[in-house]
Amino acid sequence: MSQLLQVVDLCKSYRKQLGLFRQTRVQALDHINFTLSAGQTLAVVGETGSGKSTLAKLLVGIEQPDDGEIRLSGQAVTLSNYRKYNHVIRYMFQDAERALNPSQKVGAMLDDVLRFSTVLDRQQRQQRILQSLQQTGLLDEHINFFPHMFSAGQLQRVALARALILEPKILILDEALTVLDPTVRAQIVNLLLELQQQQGLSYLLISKNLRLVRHISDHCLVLQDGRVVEEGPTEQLLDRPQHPHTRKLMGLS
Ligand SMILES: Nc1ncnc2c1ncn2[C@@H]1O[C@H](COP(=O)(O)OP(=O)(O)OP(=O)(O)O)[C@@H](O)[C@H]1O
Repeated sequence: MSQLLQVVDLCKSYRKQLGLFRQTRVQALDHINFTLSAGQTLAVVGETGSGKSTLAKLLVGIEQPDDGEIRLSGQAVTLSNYRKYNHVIRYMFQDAERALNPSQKVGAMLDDVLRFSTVLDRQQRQQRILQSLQQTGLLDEHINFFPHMFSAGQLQRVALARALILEPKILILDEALTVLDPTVRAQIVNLLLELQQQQGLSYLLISKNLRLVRHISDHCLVLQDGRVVEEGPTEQLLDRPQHPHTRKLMGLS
């Protein structure tokens, strides 16, 4: 299976203010290594502050690593060539309602993404917008809807349409399904699995919900204080957790 994404010795630290005059550094990620193949789902689990969101931010280029490398299909991604790759990895927001502009219709919002990141003409953009709505189980007429006119589940589909409209190869789901009620979550999960089968999409799932992790991921990384303390095929890791921190996350100790 081809390695789509390779993360090599990735490090990131932040400066943290301690009172008025003192500072310290937090090592948010400490020499992280993993690979993700086409059509696979990698789950990243860990408690609050373990570095999960930092990893997502580095992968989508919101922030830059201090050290290490992100490689897409063997090519290192750097700040200078980031625009070339920003279609390949997309991010699905945690809270769709807050991430969408309440005064912008869905069609205009999707069009903005295409105008910013592609050279498609008006007609091609319109076609792509309708295609991404259909792909995510929405209707053509939703082009003219404002965010407040959607249910929570439909909003998540809009967020998914926005993430998929640039035809990425990897989608980062950062607690994206956490806010949904179980029925709606099941519908979105099924849609994600269908899209993965049809298009060979890869997912990086950041979640504290270990049932979800078990249901949709192939491989799992456990982070603690910015370090990978355990990794392996998801089923094996969750059935036979070796590290005390994994056992703690599972409520076993
Ligand atoms: N912009 C920042 N400035 C300073 N410290 C930061 C910044 N972003 C993250 N950190 C610190 O880096 C560490 C990792 O944070 P991160 O948000 O990646 O954790 P997380 O696992 O995603 O947590 P959560 O599950 O709460 O989202 C934490 O100690 C956090 O306080």
